[in-house]
Amino acid sequence: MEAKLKKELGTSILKPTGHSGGGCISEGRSYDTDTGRVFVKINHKSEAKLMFDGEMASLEAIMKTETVKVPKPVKVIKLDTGGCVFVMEHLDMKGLSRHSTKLGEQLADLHLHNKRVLEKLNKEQQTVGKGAGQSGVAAVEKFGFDVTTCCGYLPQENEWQSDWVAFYSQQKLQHQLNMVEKSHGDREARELWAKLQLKIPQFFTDVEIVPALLHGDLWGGNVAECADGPVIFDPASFYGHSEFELGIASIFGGFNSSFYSAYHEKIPKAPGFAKRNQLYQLFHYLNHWNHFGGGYRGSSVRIMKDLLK
Ligand SMILES: Nc1ncnc2c1ncn2[C@@H]1O[C@H](COP(=O)(O)OP(=O)(O)OP(=O)(O)O)[C@@H](O)[C@H]1O
Repeated sequence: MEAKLKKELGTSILKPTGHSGGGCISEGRSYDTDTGRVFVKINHKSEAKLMFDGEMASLEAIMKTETVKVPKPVKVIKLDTGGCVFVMEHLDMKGLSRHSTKLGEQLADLHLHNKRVLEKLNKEQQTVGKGAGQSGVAAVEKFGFDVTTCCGYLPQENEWQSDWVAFYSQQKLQHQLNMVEKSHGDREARELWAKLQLKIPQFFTDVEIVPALLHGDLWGGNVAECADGPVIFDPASFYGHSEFELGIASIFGGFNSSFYSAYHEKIPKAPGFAKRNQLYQLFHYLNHWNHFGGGYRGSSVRIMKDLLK
């Protein structure tokens, strides 16, 4: 692997730094190269290229907004032995604490970025669509993403769709429930979902939803801080409802009240937020059920029952 890395990066030095950082999905280590320190994620699964291409596109999209720091992506490299590596800028990170407020502000700015580009285009009376914004970031009017992104290692259905409720019901929830059905054939989940899907539009009465670029998997394990401010990494981006982003954080925690205050100062909670938060948690419970098995069945079923009350 290291010979291939050296060749692909065009570096004469490739010295392991001893820093390693494996998550649940991939193995990670850092190297010093001619042009600086890089962090390399290694995954030997056949789906690794799809997963890393999605992560690279997500990091590029977030980086272009200039709102919140992410590691600068460098390259996805296919290994001759199968699998893939993803090279990105190495960042010296530690747990989020001092910069929580800043992360709240910057995450809200990320979510508001597309709205601001659209407003600017509207103001200038240009054709609104996928025209170029000032910073070269496209203004987006639909929900989805240009490439497949993986939340964990499971690919998400990111085909563009103009209606958020349809996008979330079909491409996020139905997609997960199809996987549950295939692996577990769970009758109770199937029956609850048959009722719940009819009720979903009610959770969105009078809510205006402008497509927002999302990190897509923002749990406490995917945020940190560097000396100069917060950083988010390991994204599974798509354009969606900003409230979706807070779903997984409210399951696993890791964000303090100053983060939430700063965020909601810029994006106040809309009426019905709490119920939709549960609806957005449901995606993650199902996604965890599909990744890690029956341990997450109980939470998935419980939340569907709650939503049907
Ligand atoms: N750019 C980076 N520079 C330095 N260390 C990093 C960098 N990116 C990630 N790490 C370290 O590696 C760990 C795992 O990274 P990451 O979450 O991207 O991996 P993963 O296998 O996709 O994990 P999971 O899906 O379980 O969250 C991080 O918690 C962090 O400690």
